[in-house]
Amino acid sequence: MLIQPGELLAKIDNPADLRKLPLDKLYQVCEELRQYIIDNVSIYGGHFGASLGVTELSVAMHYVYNTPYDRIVWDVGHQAYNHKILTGRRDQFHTNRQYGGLSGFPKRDESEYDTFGVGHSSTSISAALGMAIASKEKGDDRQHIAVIGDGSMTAGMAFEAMNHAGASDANILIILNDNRMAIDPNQGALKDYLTDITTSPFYNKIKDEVWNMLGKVKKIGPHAQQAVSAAENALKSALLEQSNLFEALGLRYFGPVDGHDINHLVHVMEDLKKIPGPKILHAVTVKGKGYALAEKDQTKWHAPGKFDKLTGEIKKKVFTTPQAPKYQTVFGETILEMARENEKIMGITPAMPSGCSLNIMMKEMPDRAIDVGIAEQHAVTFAAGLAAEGMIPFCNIYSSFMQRAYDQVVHDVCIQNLPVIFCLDRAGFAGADGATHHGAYDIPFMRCIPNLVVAAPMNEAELRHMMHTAVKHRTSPFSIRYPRGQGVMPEWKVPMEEIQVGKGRKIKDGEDVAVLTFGHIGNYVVQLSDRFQAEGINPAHYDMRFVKPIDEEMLHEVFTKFDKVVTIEDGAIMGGFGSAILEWMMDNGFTNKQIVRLGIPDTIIEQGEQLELQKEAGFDHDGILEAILKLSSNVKSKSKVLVKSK
Ligand SMILES: Cc1ncc(C[n+]2csc(CCOP(=O)(O)OP(=O)(O)O)c2C)c(N)n1
Ligand SMILES: CC(=O)[C@@H](O)[C@H](O)COP(=O)(O)O
Ligand SMILES: [Mg+2]
Repeated sequence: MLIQPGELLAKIDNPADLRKLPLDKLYQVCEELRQYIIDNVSIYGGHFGASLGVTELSVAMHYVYNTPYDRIVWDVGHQAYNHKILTGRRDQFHTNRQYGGLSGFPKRDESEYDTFGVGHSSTSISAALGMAIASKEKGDDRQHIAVIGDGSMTAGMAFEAMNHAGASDANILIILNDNRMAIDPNQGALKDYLTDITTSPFYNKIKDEVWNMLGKVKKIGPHAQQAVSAAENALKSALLEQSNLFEALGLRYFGPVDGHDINHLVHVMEDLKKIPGPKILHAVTVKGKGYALAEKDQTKWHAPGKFDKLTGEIKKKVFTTPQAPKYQTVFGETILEMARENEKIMGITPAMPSGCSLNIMMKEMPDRAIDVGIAEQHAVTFAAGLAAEGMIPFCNIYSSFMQRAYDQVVHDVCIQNLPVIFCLDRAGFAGADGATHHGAYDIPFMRCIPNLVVAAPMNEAELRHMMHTAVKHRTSPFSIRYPRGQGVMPEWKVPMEEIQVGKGRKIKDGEDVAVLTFGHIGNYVVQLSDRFQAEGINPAHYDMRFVKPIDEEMLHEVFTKFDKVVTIEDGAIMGGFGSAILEWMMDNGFTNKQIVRLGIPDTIIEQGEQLELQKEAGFDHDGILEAILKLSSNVKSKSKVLVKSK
């Protein structure tokens, strides 16, 4: 169903059309944009509150700046829906985040207005600074604007970039979109600092004087620039008492301004355009602005799924049979259960307490379950510090966000062999968030680090056993990967058992072909049993559980008995679980075998439902069956090593 845009929005095919409108029409454009987002997201799903919060900022930027010549760089990009709609993608917006549709984030391939691909946070200032310095080198007179949220501002990368920008003369404007929220409430001292700045009467009085003076000096003409500096410097000395963090970093600070006052924003941006060098505009906004329920419960409405826009009822699938829980719920309930018994257990999340369900433990044990803000690197080293003092930290990080903390895993945890327990959530295809969020690479990047145990549960009970085993196993770090979403066991709350580290499970004996799986994807093989029977094949199935240490006894059994082996993983095929099996085979003299590896191929796979993406990668149910059938049909024909990957 195509949603009809409002009267003005219908005529805006690109920002040049927007710029033709008089200023007094922008309010209506904002109203229509909000409505269009509400209409579309309620039907098709997606991120919600963040875009509603930056409608005026988006309109003002495209109105004032000469985009795409001037560069807007969005941080994370989950808030870029107004931008997408204004920049030629209004009529495709209903395909947002769907298979084959628009990406949910800015993406360079998608539009010339998307200056930098995003999805992970806190990259915008670095990227915009790179562009600004490139412009300078090339002699271009572009403007460069990084739009970053208060949550994303907590990450080290943002500070690294400000530290660099502030010492440069690059022409860059940072817009700090301060809504006091990440997905969950924003964390840390910075948010309090921003609130203090926003509410301090003293600061605001001085700030108003600066703005008034700016207004006056603008009329001075060519010397305005120096005069502005002089005026500001005089006022800055008065502000020493309450010095400004951003000014201290060399960024000229402007604000706070009301991020929903479209007229004021346009004027402010027009002024800022004339001021060269690195600067920051602090805009205060409300996440979910314009949709009352979203303003009230901002975490729930960050990405609510489809909903009835009139009642606010979120549409959930209705089931008639008991459903398996999400792995996330099992993690959250299990860590709490264990923490009640063991006071050394602590939980850490970098800004994803609702997403990973650590919020279950946070409610009961706020001091032992900690959201450190968007700070994956810190989360890992903080966990290492806890472990160094004998605590038992569970550090839960989405697989793709762990990419950012790799050095900390190697340098701070594994080289020192500190028993941190990593839970890598969203391992495998993440779904609608797309390429930036797929947990594709963790098997290769974790299994190559000495000391680290690398495990993946096939179901909820196994996750509980692995978490329990990790607590008992105090001799090295331990990582457990599991996917986004449901497991397979409605009755999941089984007693926890210690399992032997490095021991797999034989799920079923068989003939001709052995299938080796790692993690949840093993259930697809179980679910195929009727189809195997119908096809007259009987493959053996082993759930390896650990890719490191790998179950050598089991592999000896497999390769002694079978000449044909299929490996399946929901992860990158290059260097992953299948590769580990190949290495083992070669190292152990099993060269006369056929092996087919199924997993995420060596290409970027975009967004879609998990099953759609697995199909594209060739390891959905049909793909697995096809691979096994193909292999079983040529049982006796091969005498050389045949290594195939899909
Ligand atoms: C490196 C990284 N960690 C975590 C996330 C998950 N994440 C996406 S949006 C978000 C909150 C961002 O807060 P903020 O920048 O203030 O934007 P807001 O949603 O408030 O507009 C988080 C934690 C991410 N995208 N990237
Ligand atoms: C933009 C972002 O990074 C998050 O909002 C992400 O979309 C959350 O994903 P989950 O819904 O899997 O928690
Ligand atoms: Mg925020």
